[in-house]
Amino acid sequence: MLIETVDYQAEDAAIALQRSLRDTGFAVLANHPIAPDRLARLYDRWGDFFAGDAKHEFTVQPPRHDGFFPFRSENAKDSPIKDLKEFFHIYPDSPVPDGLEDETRAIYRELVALGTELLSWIQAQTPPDIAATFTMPLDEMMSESQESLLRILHYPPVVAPEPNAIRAAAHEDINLITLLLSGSKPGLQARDAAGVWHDIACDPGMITINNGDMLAMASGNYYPSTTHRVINPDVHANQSRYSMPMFLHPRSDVLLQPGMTADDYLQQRLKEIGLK
Ligand SMILES: O=C(O)CCC(=O)C(=O)O
Ligand SMILES: [Fe+2]
Repeated sequence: MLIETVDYQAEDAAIALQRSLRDTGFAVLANHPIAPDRLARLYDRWGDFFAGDAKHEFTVQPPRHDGFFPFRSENAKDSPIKDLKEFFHIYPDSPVPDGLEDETRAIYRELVALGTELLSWIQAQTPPDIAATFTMPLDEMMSESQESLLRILHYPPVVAPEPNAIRAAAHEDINLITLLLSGSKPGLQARDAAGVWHDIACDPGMITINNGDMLAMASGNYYPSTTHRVINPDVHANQSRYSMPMFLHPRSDVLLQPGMTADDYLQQRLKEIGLK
């Protein structure tokens, strides 16, 4: 599985990105506009938030899907076992804890802009016969969307290992593409077509990009949604891990395929992962 590292500033960046996403479902973006020291600061400050008690005031209130999701809220589709993680969900209209708001919302906006640009690159590099089946250009699917989701994840040290419970069980993302700001520790793996797991490099200067199910559906599987997971730490490195995926979602009324809006699809998938 050749997951390419794409230099965001290079002449051939769009070509390399599209090739890697088509062949593996994943790519790694280097030399991008989000500075690693900003990310380290954000992880530190969100780390303090997860360590304190104020998080409980933000506990998710269904039918909303934002705020704080306590430890063991979510399971991968078809898995009865909850993941070993707690997390915070942010949409444009979501509350954000004091002191974290400005920088977190800035990252949200920058990642949506970067992700929309990457979708325009993917669109431009998609062979015309495939692109002709899209209901609209991929970057236009994002226009006016309020549905993209920034997730701040904390995986605590694993205290009492149980069989089969891991930090994040094997799953595919629901959305168009995900921009995953590098985790604070390793553990992310992607599965190739032969079923073999590959470590994804953990480098604070990189953003992992992966296709989600909505892009797979919109492209008739030309862009596969690749299964990934987060494994438990080694006993000698049993520390908290933080990561920050930005899930790019189209506007709710966008047709992924004739007869299937992004919202229909999302509602069906949320039920499957225990969040609805
Ligand atoms: O924590 C990570 O590195 C990956 C998280 C992930 O795959 C997800 O939340 O969908
Ligand atoms: Fe994921």
